[in-house]
Amino acid sequence: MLHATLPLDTEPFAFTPEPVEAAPARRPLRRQGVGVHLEGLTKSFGARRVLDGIGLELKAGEFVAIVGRSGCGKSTLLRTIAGLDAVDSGRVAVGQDVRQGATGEDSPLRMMFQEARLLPWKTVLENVALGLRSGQQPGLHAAAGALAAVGLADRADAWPAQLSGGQRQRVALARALVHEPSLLLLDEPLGALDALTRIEMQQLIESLWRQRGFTAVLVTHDVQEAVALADRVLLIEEGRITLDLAVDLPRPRTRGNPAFAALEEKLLGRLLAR
Ligand SMILES: Nc1ncnc2c1ncn2[C@@H]1O[C@H](COP(=O)(O)OP(=O)(O)OP(=O)(O)O)[C@@H](O)[C@H]1O
Repeated sequence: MLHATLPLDTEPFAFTPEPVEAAPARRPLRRQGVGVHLEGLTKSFGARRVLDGIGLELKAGEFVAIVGRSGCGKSTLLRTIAGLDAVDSGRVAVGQDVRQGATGEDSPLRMMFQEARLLPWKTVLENVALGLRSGQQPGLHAAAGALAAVGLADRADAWPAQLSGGQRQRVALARALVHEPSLLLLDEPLGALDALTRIEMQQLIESLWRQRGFTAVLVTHDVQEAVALADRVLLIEEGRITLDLAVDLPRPRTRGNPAFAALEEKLLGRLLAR
């Protein structure tokens, strides 16, 4: 898996020494989910064509999972949607806005990776507030609200090294949520977690998605995770979308339910067939 660091805000900001007591009431949602439009995306690394004419329409507020064998181009696709990788040809549009790598505070999209990428010399709260231009009280209040939303209000003053892997990913999620994204891109964010923590995080992500209405695109190796969370699961093979599977099951979903298991089997069958 290849990663790049999203640009963080470069503007310095000061923190008040006193801790933020309680999370403020959430202000009204600034943004709703946005649609994503991909058209004829191609990208090669040297002689290897990684994206081969991908076209895709995601509805605003949809939860889409992307699965596929290692190296099939999942992360590359996500990174092109984020504007982190340029394409050789084709078009990526998020909402009305044609992406050109806008990842500042006002960008409608946020990305989360397999590792939390927290700054070890900043507290949990400071990490969440990082990148908010309004770095003083309003930013800290928003950060405290985002920490409360992921169940970590009581760890605001902890250092990243004092947290478990699952808690660190919660902080990373809060750091994305504090910007109230319209589009959340998740590049295998739960891949390094133990099975139980992983399921708890899946439930958290699903409930935040339901409350907030952002569009979510999740890259995962875990077909059960894809079926548990997504409205649609896309299979990528050799740079193309070869299956677009609707997951028409009520939420929250029960693993082991026959309809759930049938979808899981279908995806696994396709993945193992090659
Ligand atoms: N910057 C790069 N330079 C050269 N090759 C690259 C680069 N980024 C990706 N690739 C190649 O493109 C292909 C797709 O990579 P990508 O990371 O998108 O795959 P993936 O499906 O996300 O894989 P995994 O599931 O293992 O994370 C791989 O063969 C990879 O080696």
